[in-house]
Amino acid sequence: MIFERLDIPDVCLIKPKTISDTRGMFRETFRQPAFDEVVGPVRFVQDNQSLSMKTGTVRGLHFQQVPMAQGKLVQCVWGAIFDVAVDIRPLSPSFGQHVARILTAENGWQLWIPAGFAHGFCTLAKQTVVTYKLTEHYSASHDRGILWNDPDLGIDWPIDPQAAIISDKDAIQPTLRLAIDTFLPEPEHGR
Ligand SMILES: Cc1cn([C@H]2C[C@H](O)[C@@H](COP(=O)(O)OP(=O)(O)O[C@H]3O[C@H](C)C(=O)[C@H](O)[C@H]3O)O2)c(=O)[nH]c1=O
Repeated sequence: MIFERLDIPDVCLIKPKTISDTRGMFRETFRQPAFDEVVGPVRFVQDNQSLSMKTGTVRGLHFQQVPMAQGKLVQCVWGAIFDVAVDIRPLSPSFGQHVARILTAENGWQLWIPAGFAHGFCTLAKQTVVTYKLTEHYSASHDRGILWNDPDLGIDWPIDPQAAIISDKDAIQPTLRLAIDTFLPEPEHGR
């Protein structure tokens, strides 16, 4: 399992070893000690799975507001995605910048995206299944989003934006500039 820090070094591309034989292939997709050694002590509390029927489906850019911010270990187990992580940590030198990689069922690559990032992907194949481990439980009241094609983010999505298949919720997400006030930690009580 190879860990590769990306241009925003808190985000890691993880390349599990694929062992092929006449039956198909085998790969270990997670091993806690190896992960802790590179990323640090992380505890996953929830696994998610999504199926997107068509190529050009967009999910994101999503994050949960503190104190329910989530770290995500994302992999594509069928089909292919262009996976994107946007740094939304207000004090980060790379605030508003993003990293992206193509994750496919074939390459088995994963992205580790720590809390403090918005996450989204577009599908590059039909019937694409994405699974991801989360460091915090889902909380609808803390669920937030940024407009996937916010021009300020400069994400070069490899799909036709006019033909993107997107939820009603994601079609009306605020731009980063408008959403920034939701990123600041909630004021401590009384201060
Ligand atoms: C995320 C989530 C959603 N839900 C419910 C809420 C809705 O009734 C339904 C679909 O939710 P949503 O439209 O937010 O699903 P996606 O658009 O795939 O969002 C996800 O995809 C992007 C790429 C992410 O990174 C997020 O983790 C996650 O927001 O599942 C749950 O019950 N539990 C959950 O953890």
